[in-house]
Amino acid sequence: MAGESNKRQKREDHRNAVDKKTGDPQLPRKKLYRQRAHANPFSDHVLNYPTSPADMDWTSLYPAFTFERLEPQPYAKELTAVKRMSKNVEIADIGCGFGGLLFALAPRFPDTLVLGLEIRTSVTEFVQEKIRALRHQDTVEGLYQNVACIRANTMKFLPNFFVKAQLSKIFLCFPDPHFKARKHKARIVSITLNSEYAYVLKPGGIVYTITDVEDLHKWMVEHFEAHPSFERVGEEEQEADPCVDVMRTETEEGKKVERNEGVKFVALFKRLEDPPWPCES
Ligand SMILES: C[S@@+](CC[C@H](N)C(=O)[O-])C[C@H]1O[C@@H](n2cnc3c(N)ncnc32)[C@H](O)[C@@H]1O
Repeated sequence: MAGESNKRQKREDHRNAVDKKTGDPQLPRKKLYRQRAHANPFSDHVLNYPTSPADMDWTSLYPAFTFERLEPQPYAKELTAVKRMSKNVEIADIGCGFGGLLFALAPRFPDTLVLGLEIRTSVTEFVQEKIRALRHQDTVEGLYQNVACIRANTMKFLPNFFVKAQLSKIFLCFPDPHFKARKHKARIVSITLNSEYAYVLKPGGIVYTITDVEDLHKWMVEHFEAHPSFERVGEEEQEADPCVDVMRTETEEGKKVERNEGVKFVALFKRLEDPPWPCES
C-alpha cells in the first residue's frame, strides 16, 4: 500500500513537472504506471459507463471536435448553450494497453476520432497522461486532438458506448490468450462478443486481429468465420491495408514479439451487410 501511494506521488510530481527547455508537460514514464498483467473481466470493477450511448459525454475527451449551440431545455424558458460533438468516434482499439497503436493511428487519421478502451486503471491513466502531454506539445498541427482513452470493460459494456453501425474499424491487438480451456470464456473473441462487434460496426467496417499465439489466432478465425455477419478479408486486401503494418510494428506487444523474433498472426474480418428481413424482400 505504501508502495502504491509512493508511486502515485511520483506520478503526481512527474505530471506537475515541466520540460525545462520548452515549458511543456513531460511525457509520462511507463515504469510509474506498470500494473499486474491481467485484470479479471468478470470482476465487478468500479467502472464509470453510460447507461446508453446517448448519455456518454465525449466533449471533454475531444474538446477540439466540439461546438456550442443554443438548445431548449426541459422546464426552462430560455435556450441554453450546450456543447455538442462535430464527429463521432469511428476507430476503437479494444484493450489498448499503453497505447502504441493509438499514438501511431491518430496522426495518420487526423480527421477521425480514435478511442482506446482499457480495463486496467494505471495503464489507462498512462495513455491519458501521454495524450495530455502530446496535445500540449503539438499546438501547431493540432495532432492528437483526435485520440482519447477511457477505462472500460468492453466484454461487459461495449454497446453502452457506441450506437449501431457507428464504428468503421475495431482493433483487437494481442488480446490476452487465456491459455487454459476453462479460461477460454474470458477471451475477447466469442460468438456472443462477435455479435456485439457486428452491432457497433458499420457494413464494410473491419475487425483487425493480431496475436503471437497460434492457438488464439485459430480460435479468432474460427469464431469470426462462424459468425454470419463477418467474412475473412483475403490476403491481398489485408496486406494492402496500411493499418496492418501499423498494427504489426507500433503496438507494444508487436514490438516485444519483434525483439524476441516471434511470429505474428494477422486476420481481418469484414462486417457484411445484413440480409433483408423476409418482409422487405
Ligand atoms: C496483452 S495486452 C495488449 C495491449 C495492446 N493491444 C498491444 O498490442 O500492445 C491486452 C490488453 O487488453 C486489456 N484487456 C483485457 N481484457 C479487457 C477488457 N475486457 N476490456 C478492456 N481491456 C481489456 C488488458 O488490460 C491489456 O492491457
